[in-house]
Amino acid sequence: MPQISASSFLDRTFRAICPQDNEWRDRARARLSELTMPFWALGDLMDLAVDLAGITRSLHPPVARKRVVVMVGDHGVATEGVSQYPVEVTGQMLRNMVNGGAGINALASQAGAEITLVDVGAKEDFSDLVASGALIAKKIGHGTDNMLLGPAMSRTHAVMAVEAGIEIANQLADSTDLFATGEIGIGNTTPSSAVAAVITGRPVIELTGRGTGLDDAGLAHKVAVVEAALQKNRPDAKDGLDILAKVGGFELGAIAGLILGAAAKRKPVVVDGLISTAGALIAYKLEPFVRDFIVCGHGSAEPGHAPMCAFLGKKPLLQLGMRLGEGTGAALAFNLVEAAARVLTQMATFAEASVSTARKN
Ligand SMILES: O=C(O)c1ccc[n+]([C@@H]2O[C@H](COP(=O)([O-])O)[C@@H](O)[C@H]2O)c1
Ligand SMILES: Cc1cc2nc[nH]c2cc1C
Repeated sequence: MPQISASSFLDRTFRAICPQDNEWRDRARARLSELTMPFWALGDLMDLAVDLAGITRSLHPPVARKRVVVMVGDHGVATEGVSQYPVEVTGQMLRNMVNGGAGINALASQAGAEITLVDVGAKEDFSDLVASGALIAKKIGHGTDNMLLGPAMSRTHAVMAVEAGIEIANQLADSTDLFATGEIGIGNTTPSSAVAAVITGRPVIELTGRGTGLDDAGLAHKVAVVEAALQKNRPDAKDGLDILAKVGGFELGAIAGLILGAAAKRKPVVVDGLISTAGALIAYKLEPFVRDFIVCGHGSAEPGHAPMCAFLGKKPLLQLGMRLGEGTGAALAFNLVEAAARVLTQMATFAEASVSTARKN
């Protein structure tokens, strides 16, 4: 049962999310079993094809129009020295993305995907980027508060962050078949580990990594900060909005909202690395059926990511040791999602191609 929320917009979105369609899954499985190859010989791609059919209720799942949505936010806890980089890098990297020079620009263009940039809570103001149409303004605050001293944000702001993500999904759904989540926010691996610890119930030390490149002492300090923030705020593990408000971030909430909004429109959404998956865990807490619409694009090198994917029951499609964020792993995985759809739509069956089937023993 989805939890009671503080917003009728959220409740309406939760109610619109229903599981994958089993009839379409069965139809896809039947066709895939007849395709000209030894049984299920394209492995995980075939399971992905079944998911796409169940999500889109089609044996021709539309996936051509691909989009990475990059949510931008800053974090009060960054003042505790939990990142290897200064907070200014959030804005500097956003401008780099606008100019086409970031990792996501390279990988999204290779995948033939659009990029949408959304400011949900960066410290800086970007009125020039908003005026030029390069950035969508959904700013909820100028960075969160320091979760070591109290909640990162109010519950009202947590609701607004999730709503912002849903609004973006709604706005883009007509021009998008396949979504991906991305983010930028210096310090955001710290709240992501905190969210992961509350939701998976695993120890902070197992879920906390070096982020942008902390050394051993930096990592030990970061673990202590996450543990202290959890002690201070004591988030309710049953309440996704409480977790988001107390130890989350604006972009984590907006990512959760984007995933929920995509699921409500029956669109698959490829989730990127550690931070995006923390957003996915929040979305799952708010409405568990959302899981059916999530594809885990790649496994992040951050140690907390694998337990989070396992909690969601998802196997990442790619393992490339990536830890950039921005949606880069998800954009790469777009190629595999398109490949899975093509297996379903372009391969012939044994009967269609007059190929002999396997011998019966
Ligand atoms: O996607 C990941 O798994 C990932 C892992 C480590 C770092 N990042 C990116 O690096 C930034 C956060 O790292 P940090 O060390 O500042 O917490 C943020 O902008 C993320 O996009 C992303
Ligand atoms: C340079 C840089 C680029 C990034 N992209 C996403 N997170 C990032 C963090 C840093 C530090």
